[in-house]
Amino acid sequence: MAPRYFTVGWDQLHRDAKALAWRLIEKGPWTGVVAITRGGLIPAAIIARELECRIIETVSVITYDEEKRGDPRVAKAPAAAGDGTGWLLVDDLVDTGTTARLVRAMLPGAHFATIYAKPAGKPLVDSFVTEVSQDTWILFPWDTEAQFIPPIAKAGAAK
Ligand SMILES: O=P(O)(O)OC[C@H]1O[C@H](OP(=O)(O)OP(=O)(O)O)[C@H](O)[C@@H]1O
Ligand SMILES: Nc1nc2[nH]cnc2c(=O)[nH]1
Ligand SMILES: [Mg+2]
Repeated sequence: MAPRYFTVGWDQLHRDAKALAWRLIEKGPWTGVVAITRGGLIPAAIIARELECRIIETVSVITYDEEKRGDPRVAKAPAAAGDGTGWLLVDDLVDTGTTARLVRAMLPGAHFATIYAKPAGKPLVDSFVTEVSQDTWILFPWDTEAQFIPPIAKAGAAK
């Protein structure tokens, strides 16, 4: 079945990241933020700004080998977050939970927050804002660009 798309613009991403920050502020204080690169970088920057958190670490997990999902591999471990206690672990979304499982095993004490969550990964997340169905593919603003779309009448004529 073709995936349905959920297109997120910059404004919406900013609003949703701030909504997540509202939930996280009452659960703090936080020693720092660990962003799961690359998708977690922009959400982590917005959340760190709202929480006035200056310490940002990164962890890099590669789950795709070209277009195919392969065995997940840690390309860069976080340098200074210990077992994660007191740290916020931030990603843009959780889907199958593959990335989350691997990173949670490295930082078992961290609070894991994502903006979006799909059902298979939801149990691995401590805080999130919006749930989407498993067959939805989220298109982030950095994945897309505005382009010309023909009028409906023309598109209809082509069918
Ligand atoms: O729950 P999962 O099935 O593991 O999927 C979620 C992960 O997939 C995406 O990252 P991706 O691996 O595409 O890399 P990127 O962040 O560098 O784009 C997304 O940013 C999450 O990190
Ligand atoms: N952009 C994007 N990356 C993903 N990686 C795993 N699931 C998704 C998704 O829905 N959107
Ligand atoms: Mg990612």
